[in-house]
Amino acid sequence: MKSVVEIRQLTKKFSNQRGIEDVNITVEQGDIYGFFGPNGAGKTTVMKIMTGLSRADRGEVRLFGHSVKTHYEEAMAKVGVLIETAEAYTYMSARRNLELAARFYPGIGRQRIDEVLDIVGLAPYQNEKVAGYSLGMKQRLGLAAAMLSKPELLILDEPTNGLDIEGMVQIREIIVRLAREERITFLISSHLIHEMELMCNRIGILHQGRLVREGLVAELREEGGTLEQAYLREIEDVRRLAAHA
Ligand SMILES: Nc1ncnc2c1ncn2[C@@H]1O[C@H](COP(=O)(O)OP(=O)(O)OP(=O)(O)O)[C@@H](O)[C@H]1O
Repeated sequence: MKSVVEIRQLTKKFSNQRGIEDVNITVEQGDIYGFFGPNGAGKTTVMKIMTGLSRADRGEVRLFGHSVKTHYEEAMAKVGVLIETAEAYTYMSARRNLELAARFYPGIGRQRIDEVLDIVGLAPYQNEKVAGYSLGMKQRLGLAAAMLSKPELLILDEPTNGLDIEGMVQIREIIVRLAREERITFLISSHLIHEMELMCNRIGILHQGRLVREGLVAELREEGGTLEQAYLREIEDVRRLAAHA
């Protein structure tokens, strides 16, 4: 069986010498993969390259076995994306926003819009202007838009960033339910390790543009302590190796 996401030796350096280097990530079908790293580690850079919003200097991204660089349409055919804060026309209702987004997908109509509004819990507020929505509701609308085309993989960049506890819990519950009931595979970035621990089965740790560890959350826990402690151990190892280099 092919992996859903295969990232190999992905490298991109900006003119200020920051960026990512030799990143390797594998996401299997059914994973809720937590792409963890502190602010500035390079998560958005990887996700933008993965979804064709940016170009790598070197390396490769394959989604469902297709190269994003050479076979973009095939690679993205079963993928939904929410990168950075969800954008919507705030002077329109959620429903109208979704109707506009649905025009990009042949065969997606009223019924699917009803379904996604229901999944993200916005059905009761669907005719209200987005301008009056809370940040959490806007993020859920972004998630609904990313789900319109019935994707098999959802790539979400910091989906709970800036949300209060209730907003975070709502997004988390939607993600876990979609993974279980609709068999959607997730790649989710976050700088919140507890969030990752609560919803992910596999994790990749990015530190200063390099993936320092990838593994099952259960495996990391077996090594002792919480995911936070596992992260701190990995970073300590990296620092020690750098000091001896
Ligand atoms: N267009 C750019 N030009 C120059 N430097 C950039 C550019 N985009 C990102 N960077 C730098 O590359 C590094 C990685 O940025 P990136 O946005 O990918 O990190 P991140 O892990 O997503 O962080 P955050 O959680 O803060 O969004 C940062 O040091 C950032 O300043």
